[in-house]
Amino acid sequence: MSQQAVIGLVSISDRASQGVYEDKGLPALKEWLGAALHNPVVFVERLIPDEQAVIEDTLKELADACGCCLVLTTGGTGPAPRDVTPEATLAVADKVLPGFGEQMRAVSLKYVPTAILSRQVGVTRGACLVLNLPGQPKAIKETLDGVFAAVPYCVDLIGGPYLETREEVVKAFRPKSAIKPR
Ligand SMILES: Nc1ncnc2c1ncn2[C@@H]1O[C@H](COP(=O)(O)OP(=O)(O)OP(=O)(O)O)[C@@H](O)[C@H]1O
Ligand SMILES: Nc1nc2c(c(=O)[nH]1)N[C@H]1C(S)=C(S)[C@@H](COP(=O)(O)O)O[C@H]1N2
Repeated sequence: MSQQAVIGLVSISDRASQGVYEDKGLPALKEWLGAALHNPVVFVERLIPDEQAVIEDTLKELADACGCCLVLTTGGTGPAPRDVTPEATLAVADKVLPGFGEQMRAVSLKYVPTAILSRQVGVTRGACLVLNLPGQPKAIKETLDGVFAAVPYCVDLIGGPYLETREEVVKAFRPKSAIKPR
């Protein structure tokens, strides 16, 4: 039986959090992870505005109090004045993993030339990996398809649960010495 994982999902949107439009970020994140992971998952969901202090407090709560091994944010990564998700994420980070942002932008360029506008980052905070995804709901699948293979081993290395993926969605990569038999 796979280990249980607690995963935080944070949709960061002024308009969705005010009810101006329906939030499509949280459902898209849950759909992708539900299809990708074998583990039983407890999702902790938050829908918040583009306010740096609120984003920082939410990330700290999910990583420290809720015990999330992974937190995915969506929205607020661009250059507009109210886009502050990367600043908030870096402010609560222990370590920055530049490869996640680089790879998400690289794969996203296959879909839209404006992928270059996302300042998304990946960081650790304690035993939690935090990844920023762009706000367009379709960008969630586009970016997770491109980087998730490296997520389970990263979560191993920071002390989280052993994440197991469905190979038809994404094949996790681990060095041979780190693979546990099913
Ligand atoms: N949570 C969401 N649910 C549905 N659609 C969204 C969501 N977040 C963003 N979008 C869509 O993606 C576009 C780009 O996202 P971005 O994060 O730049 O939003 P924005 O223009 O800053 O506005 P807001 O913060 O009010 O969502 C939005 O204009 C909207 O059409
Ligand atoms: N995969 C993917 N990446 C993407 C996009 C997208 O549609 N798909 N949109 C881009 C656009 S238009 C912007 S402005 C930036 C930042 O978006 P955000 O502010 O909604 O996070 O992400 C970019 N990255």
